[in-house]
Amino acid sequence: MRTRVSQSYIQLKHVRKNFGEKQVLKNVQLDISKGEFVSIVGKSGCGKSTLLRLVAGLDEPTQGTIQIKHSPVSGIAKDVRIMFQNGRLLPWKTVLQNVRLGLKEGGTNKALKALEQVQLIERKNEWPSVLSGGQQQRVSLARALVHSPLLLLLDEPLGALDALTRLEMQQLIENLWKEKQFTAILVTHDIEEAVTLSKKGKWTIEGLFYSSHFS
Ligand SMILES: Nc1ncnc2c1ncn2[C@@H]1O[C@H](COP(=O)(O)OP(=O)(O)OP(=O)(O)O)[C@@H](O)[C@H]1O
Repeated sequence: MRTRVSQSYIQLKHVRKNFGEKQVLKNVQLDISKGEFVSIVGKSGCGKSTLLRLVAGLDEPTQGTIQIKHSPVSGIAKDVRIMFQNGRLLPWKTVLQNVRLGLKEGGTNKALKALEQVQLIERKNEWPSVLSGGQQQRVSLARALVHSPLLLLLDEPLGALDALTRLEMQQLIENLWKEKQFTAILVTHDIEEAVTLSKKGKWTIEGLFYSSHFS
């Protein structure tokens, strides 16, 4: 008898997450293919960040399984990067030092290239505090992409930006996604943003349908 091998790159099966008595995620089922850009839309507090934390290995499900490339998630995977709403840059390090963080040999060249890709090379020696919110998020994006992650988790990364900067950032993320072909999971409150960024991935209705089951 032949067993059918799943083509899923990321697979969540019957995932439940409780915090004490509170059930935040119940029976989440999700299959994501390699290179897909999945957007998850949901009301505040429905468990979106919790879901990303579980996929990133920063927390464990109460029940159910999460697999990346057919291996159970255990601990923080090196080829997974997460980007948050506030860039979480280190204020005592320059832009370049922030991007270079955690890299070994050849790190500076890689970091400079990543800064070029987010069009911030000319700001490399400045402190994060003198950059605008959008620029800080671009540094944060460079810091994630410099590690060539196979999976990029985006936790409402554009939520604090003004509308025009947000559109620019969406375009940048989409371009880099096409160029580097990583898999992405975006958490957002903004349905338009989800549709914009996920239209070229396989997600549209299913994702919305799926996320609408969160709460
Ligand atoms: N470590 C924790 N301990 C206890 N409760 C938690 C913990 N982390 C999250 N929660 C609770 O789980 C629920 C979901 O939180 P989560 O941050 O995942 O929501 P969210 O959908 O990302 O919300 P938002 O869109 O507002 O960021 C909330 O009620 C939150 O208070």
